[in-house]
Amino acid sequence: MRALVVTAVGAESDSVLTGLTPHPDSPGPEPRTLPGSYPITRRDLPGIAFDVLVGGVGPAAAAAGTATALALAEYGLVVSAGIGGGFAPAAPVGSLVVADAIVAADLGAQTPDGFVDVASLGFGRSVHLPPAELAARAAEATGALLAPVLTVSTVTGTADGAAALAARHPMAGAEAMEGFGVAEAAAAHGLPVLEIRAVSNAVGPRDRAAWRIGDALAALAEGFRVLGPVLANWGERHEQHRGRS
Ligand SMILES: O=C(O)c1cccc(C(=O)CC[C@H]2O[C@@H](n3cnc4c(=O)[nH]cnc43)[C@H](O)[C@@H]2O)c1
Repeated sequence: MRALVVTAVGAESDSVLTGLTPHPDSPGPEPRTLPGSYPITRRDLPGIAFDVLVGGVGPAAAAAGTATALALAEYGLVVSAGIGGGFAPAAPVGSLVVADAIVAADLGAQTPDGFVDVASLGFGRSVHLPPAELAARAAEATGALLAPVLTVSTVTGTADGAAALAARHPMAGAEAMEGFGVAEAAAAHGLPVLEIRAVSNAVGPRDRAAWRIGDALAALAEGFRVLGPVLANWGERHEQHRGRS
């Protein structure tokens, strides 16, 4: 199977590639660039080949980059990966969150009765669901929290904003900016999607001094060191199953 991993920035892609490179003395092919200037790097593991793409920050950039890659090669799985904000106390800084639901949390309308999401407005989907078995296996193998991951276009920066999101999504584990865009592009190509986030900060009042991006990037690398074989096993079984259908 070939899997496409989509990150927002190069530092996240580097962490994913570190986790997918068991033998640093023989790392594998050099990065190349897709049309639209998207850096992409291949890593082959037993039973699975990965392409790690730098798609850009935010849902629109992520969707555009993902769709560009999916139009150029055949994949069996798409993964949105990177750092994110954690909802305390369930997802502390340095921990991992695997999405059991990828939610467009601020796509919709503000009304006198509060926020109404795009699905409730009748204009499409607000949630994409990863394959339940894959998400559960990924969370178990990496020690991640299995919970909804919210996609926002504006980073939450106040306690009121965090409380409003938590009230609408009481089980949410993390907030980030790309997952739903990646998931929409994957769905357009009929592909399953997964999202994994390494927590760099708490969702709430803006406090850049409290960020632990280095810790989060290290956790992301360790997550992918473990995740590679899990995705390979799932891919082998899933493709066998699909072959029977
Ligand atoms: O300026 C700020 O206060 C601020 C706070 C948190 C994150 C940012 C970013 O611009 C990071 C965006 C980038 O990283 C992911 N990310 C990391 N933490 C969060 C978060 O709490 N909420 C949403 N996204 C987050 C995101 O996926 C982007 O790729 C700025």
